[in-house]
Amino acid sequence: MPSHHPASQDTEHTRHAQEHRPRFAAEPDTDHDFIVCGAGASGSVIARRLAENPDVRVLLIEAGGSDEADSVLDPALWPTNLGSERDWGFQAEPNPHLHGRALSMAMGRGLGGGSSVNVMVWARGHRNDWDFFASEAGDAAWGYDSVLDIYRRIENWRGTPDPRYRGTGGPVWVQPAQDPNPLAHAMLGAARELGIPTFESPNGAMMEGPGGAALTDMLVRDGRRQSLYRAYVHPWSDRSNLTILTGAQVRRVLFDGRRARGVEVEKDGRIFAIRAGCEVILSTGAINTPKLLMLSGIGDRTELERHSIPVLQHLPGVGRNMQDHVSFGCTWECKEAIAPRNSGSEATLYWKSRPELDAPDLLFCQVEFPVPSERTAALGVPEHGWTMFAGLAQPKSRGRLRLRDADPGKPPAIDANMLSDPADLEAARACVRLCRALGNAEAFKPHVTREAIPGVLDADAEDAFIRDAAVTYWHQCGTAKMGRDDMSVVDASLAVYGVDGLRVADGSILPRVTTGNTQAPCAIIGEQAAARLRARHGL
Ligand SMILES: Cc1cc2nc3c(=O)[nH]c(=O)nc-3n(C[C@H](O)[C@H](O)[C@H](O)COP(=O)(O)OP(=O)(O)OC[C@H]3O[C@@H](n4cnc5c(N)ncnc54)[C@H](O)[C@@H]3O)c2cc1C
Repeated sequence: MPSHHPASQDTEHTRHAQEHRPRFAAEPDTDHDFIVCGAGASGSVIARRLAENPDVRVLLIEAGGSDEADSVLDPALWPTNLGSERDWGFQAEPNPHLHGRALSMAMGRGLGGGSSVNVMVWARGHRNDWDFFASEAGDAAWGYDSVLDIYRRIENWRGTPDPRYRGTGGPVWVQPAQDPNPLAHAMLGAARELGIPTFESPNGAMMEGPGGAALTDMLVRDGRRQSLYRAYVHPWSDRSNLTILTGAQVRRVLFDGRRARGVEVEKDGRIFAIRAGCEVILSTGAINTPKLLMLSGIGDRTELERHSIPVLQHLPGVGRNMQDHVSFGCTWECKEAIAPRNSGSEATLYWKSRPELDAPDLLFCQVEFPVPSERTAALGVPEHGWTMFAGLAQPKSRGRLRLRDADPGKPPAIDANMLSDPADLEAARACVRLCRALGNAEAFKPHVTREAIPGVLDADAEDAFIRDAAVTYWHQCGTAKMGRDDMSVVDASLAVYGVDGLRVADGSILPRVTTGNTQAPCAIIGEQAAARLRARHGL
């Protein structure tokens, strides 16, 4: 893929950023005002927004490494990061609802986090999602109208001007998929055949009503991935008040009484403490954040006592309410090889499993190559083909995350519990049927020879296929939810209940998974956290 990236500017920022690291590593206990843990989708936004004030000293700590790699920057290479050192490589527990299968749960590790390994789809969520979050939080600032303002402010939209929904002055370069593959256009044609409306963009009116189909909006700029780290932190990495520490794993939050005073970090085999003058922000993602909270004495009392961790604050919701989109890949054989373009996922569709619903509960992303599960691969994967990642946008099943033991180096036990709620199996049937109707529509006929997976199924075979095909959409969230009930972990300002100086700001705080891919909502979470921190500390 051709690159027109401003390489000299990049090299300059990288050089400055690297200059900070050795200096910092020699004095690991230097004070900072704010410590942001995790340089992923949300953490990148917070670090940049806080560091915009030159008087504020910000430390951004990331367990993984640099994002200077073709596998990150070339949009077509995203699948090569799965299972690499850029992936935490989590594995869920065997799930009886998926025929005992233990799903891989990739999560990004390194500058940019998920936004450096993901499929680059930019999806804002549905009006209903944000209005629900506002009612859970008891704060209208989380509602759709307020969030729409933030989206307009942070986007640098490169498609057809649409001032009602889109802004052009922000750091996040968003563009419609450029010169899309014919399969993406076929998907829009198939939608129209089935009476599903198509839109110029999925981020606007389409996500205020029953759904529709559109070409995907993407974080790709000049043929290169534009992660949220690249959008927010990279241009700021030469600032002397922002320190970026890579290869450093946060082990726990440190407290003086009930006030967070810093973090314990492991880097290059050394364990040391770093102090924060103002606050610590956990943005380590929906699996590592609840783990860190528990290791710091914040969580369900019984769980903590099971591992002999002194209880600082009993919060039974930590690690609960785990949600994720579950997907069932259906695959068609193509007449000839059609090379994927952009990230290989350029068309998206949202629709309802039942007409009486007031918002879409099904989510489809087209993938321009076959993506079977390890089970459905046995049904025969065509040499040239495409897959519809057909999934549940509003699953009812809830998972749970627990510590295996008190060792910060160990991954937690992830009971993702997909399809445990019978309503999800019902929705999954509608999802697979709609998916097959789309893929077998006239619009695809010029490109497709046959439906390869699953084909015609009776009711039992359909359920068996669903359980075999289910995989994660990689949208894990909800494990430290925002709200006001007993299971809530943070309030509307993302402050952790019962302690001072500690916030959670990442996908963990979502009360419910958004209707769509989750990185754009995580950028909003970062913006909201930064705004609250600035207001609280008068910055
Ligand atoms: C393969 C894949 C494809 C996806 N595709 C899309 C897509 O196309 N569109 C979309 O919108 N979403 C997509 N997602 C999901 C999206 O990327 C995530 O929802 C989003 O990145 C989550 O943001 P976050 O801030 O919660 O956490 P993350 O972005 O995961 O960031 C967490 C960061 O914290 C670091 N960290 C974790 N633990 C520690 C520790 N103890 N110490 C220091 N650092 C730590 C991690 O290394 C990581 O960099 C995809 C995800 C994956 C994995």
